[in-house]
Amino acid sequence: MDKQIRRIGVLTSGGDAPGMNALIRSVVRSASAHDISVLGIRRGYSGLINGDIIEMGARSVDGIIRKGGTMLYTARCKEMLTEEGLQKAADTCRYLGIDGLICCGGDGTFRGAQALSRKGVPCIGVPGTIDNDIGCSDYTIGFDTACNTAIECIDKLRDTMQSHERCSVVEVMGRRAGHLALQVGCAVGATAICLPERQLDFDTEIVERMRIGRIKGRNHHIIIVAEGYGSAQDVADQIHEATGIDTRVTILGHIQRGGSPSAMDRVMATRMGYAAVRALMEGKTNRVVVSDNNIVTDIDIEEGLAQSKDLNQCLFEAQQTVAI
Ligand SMILES: Nc1ncnc2c1ncn2[C@@H]1O[C@H](COP(=O)(O)OP(=O)(O)OP(=O)(O)O)[C@@H](O)[C@H]1O
Ligand SMILES: O=P(O)(O)OC[C@H]1O[C@](O)(CO)[C@@H](O)[C@@H]1O
Ligand SMILES: [Mg+2]
Repeated sequence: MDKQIRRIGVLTSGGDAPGMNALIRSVVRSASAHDISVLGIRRGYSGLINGDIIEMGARSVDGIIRKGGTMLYTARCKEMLTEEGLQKAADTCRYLGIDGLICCGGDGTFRGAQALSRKGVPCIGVPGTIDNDIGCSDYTIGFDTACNTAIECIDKLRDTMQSHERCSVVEVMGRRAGHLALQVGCAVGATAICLPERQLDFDTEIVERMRIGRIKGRNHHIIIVAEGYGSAQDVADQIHEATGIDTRVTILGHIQRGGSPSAMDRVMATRMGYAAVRALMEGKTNRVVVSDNNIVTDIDIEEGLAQSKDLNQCLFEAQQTVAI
């Protein structure tokens, strides 16, 4: 049975991710289709605390589906971690007559949504982070585009590494998780991937592999280092010392967070935004929209946050086998 919802808010929080605009568009259009008005909260939770809010309508999101970044801006708001800040955010929702709030971001953003739900503001989280590190969801908006951006950059690096017969050590984002590094490393045909989730024997899995590769005619190498593993420079120094191969380090950094979202991110953001509005209309609160085997559904935030996600073991094994 649908609950009478008249006005909702939408915000993006934490690190931005390609597809957040597509999510905002989907939320605004899904709400408008049911005569629900939408307020855009700017700069994440700080927009709620400081009243940085804009009115949105179906036409105000025209053309944003293809744009990277987030038109609502994003922030990491420390004040939200204090009782006073949280209370201000909840009071703003009440003052503005917000019947429900959709919060797109990572695990921190869901904790904010959970805290607001406890204050009586119905909240629905949507996973948006390039790290794909949300345990309860197969997928997070932005992951696919970030992979494609990293791949495009590393393919270019390979050209110059091949010409100079060098080794390229590339640091990929992902915070404490190696999902992005594994996916990217597999797609670029990396010789080895250093992941926080898997122990790697440096001598056999990097040095020996490079040595055998060289004997068999491989004249250059790409080594991927997940930022959560450690310093790419240290890995490069170790490789140089052990092999004598001329080695260069590239830290891809924030370029991985930009760019026009891929088809996957636009479509997933559209599905998740629609599902989040439906969840509010059904009277749900303290839930996070997730992809479960590519079915978009929702689960309790606390339950969702308690889940962890290991690396894709089949992908890891396949990569280990083909990287010869
Ligand atoms: N325990 C909490 N209670 C209330 N608000 C929180 C809590 N944890 C985080 N937040 C809010 O959520 C914001 C975003 O969290 P965080 O910086 O961890 O990013 P994230 O959402 O995990 O995204 P990503 O890791 O992809 O950058 C924080 O800046 C803060 O405003
Ligand atoms: O943009 P900031 O604050 O430097 O954060 C960087 C972090 O955010 C992410 O891009 C997304 O969580 C991580 O991969 C990275 O560790
Ligand atoms: Mg996070």
